[in-house]
Amino acid sequence: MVKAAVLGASGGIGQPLSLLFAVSGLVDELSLYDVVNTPGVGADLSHINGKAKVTAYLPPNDGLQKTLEGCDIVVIPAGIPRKPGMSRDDLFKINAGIVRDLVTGVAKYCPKAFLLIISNPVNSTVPIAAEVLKQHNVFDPTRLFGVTSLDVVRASTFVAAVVGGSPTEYTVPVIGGHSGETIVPLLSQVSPKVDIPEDQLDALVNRIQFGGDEVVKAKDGLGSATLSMAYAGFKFAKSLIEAAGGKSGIVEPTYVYLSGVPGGEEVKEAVGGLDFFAVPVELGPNGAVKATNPLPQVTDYEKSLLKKCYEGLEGNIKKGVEFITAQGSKL
Ligand SMILES: NC(=O)c1ccc[n+]([C@@H]2O[C@H](COP(=O)([O-])OP(=O)(O)OC[C@H]3O[C@@H](n4cnc5c(N)ncnc54)[C@H](O)[C@@H]3O)[C@@H](O)[C@H]2O)c1
Ligand SMILES: O=C(O)C[C@H](O)C(=O)O
Repeated sequence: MVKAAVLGASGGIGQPLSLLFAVSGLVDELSLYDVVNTPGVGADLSHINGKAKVTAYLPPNDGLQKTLEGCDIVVIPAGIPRKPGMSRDDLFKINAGIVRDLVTGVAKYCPKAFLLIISNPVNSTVPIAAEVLKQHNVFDPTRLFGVTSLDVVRASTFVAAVVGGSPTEYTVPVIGGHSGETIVPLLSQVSPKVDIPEDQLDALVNRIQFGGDEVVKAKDGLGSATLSMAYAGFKFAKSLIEAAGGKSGIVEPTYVYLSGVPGGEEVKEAVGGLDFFAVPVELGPNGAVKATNPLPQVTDYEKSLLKKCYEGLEGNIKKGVEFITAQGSKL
């Protein structure tokens, strides 16, 4: 019996993500939560003749508690998206409080669930989630994941656009964080190996780092990536559910609290002591099993990208942590 919840289920990401869960055959119950429209989204999805029983809640009458009780996996895409001209950090003001309150619910009602954070700025919202869980004495770093899989999905698509072939052929390690220069694609470690022409390297890296901006610009004020994000978020959730069910050898890049994940201390040392960082992580029955360390093999070019990444991430992480610690008392 697997119960999944989507918090922010009525939104641009939440709806297609919920659809993918509903038709996946991977979950027995799919629980939808949002501050608006979940009765409609829930009624609609409940007509699909899949195995998932769909339940839907709004905040009144203990809706969050009912959504979360018994959950094995919780995905949070709640919060506002960017408009042209905004950075992901500009979303902090509103989304930090939304993530804090929803994760407080997770800490109270399903502290052992896998928790996947999509809401931006991921570089800061994941540290917020960790601090909330710590305050409730239920923080298990092997179960908290910042979802960076859209960067990985984009990277393989954009690499194929340069070197040819099918995007699904390429596995590109994308490490660091999830915004602009904190996103670091390791093009020297693509599998199978690719040769990026020297004169196209900067443009390719830039496209991977700023791929989100392409969508924000094209949507012209109506939001950011939703469909590709739902795909990428579901892909990660599926890997996690399958690994929990016993499938071995699954590795997905994800933004984790390094100290609590096996292998993470070695990465932490290599990235100048940052507490959170995205690296390829092997998944198992209890979540993160091993963080792999791709840093010893990086090229000088990638080292220069990483320098900027570390600078940006340090401030983003601090901002998230301090948002909770400054509030002092228990949430
Ligand atoms: N991690 C990534 O790679 C990635 C990719 C794309 C978008 N995002 C982020 O995901 C978030 C959502 O994007 P979207 O396009 O779906 O936005 P959206 O505005 O379409 O949907 C957000 C939903 O969250 C709901 N919501 C707001 N406050 C809530 C609360 N307190 N509890 C529950 N639900 C609440 C809203 O009602 C809305 O339905 C944004 O912050 C966006 O930046 C992250
Ligand atoms: O670009 C955004 O704001 C949304 C998301 O983080 C993305 O990478 O598409």
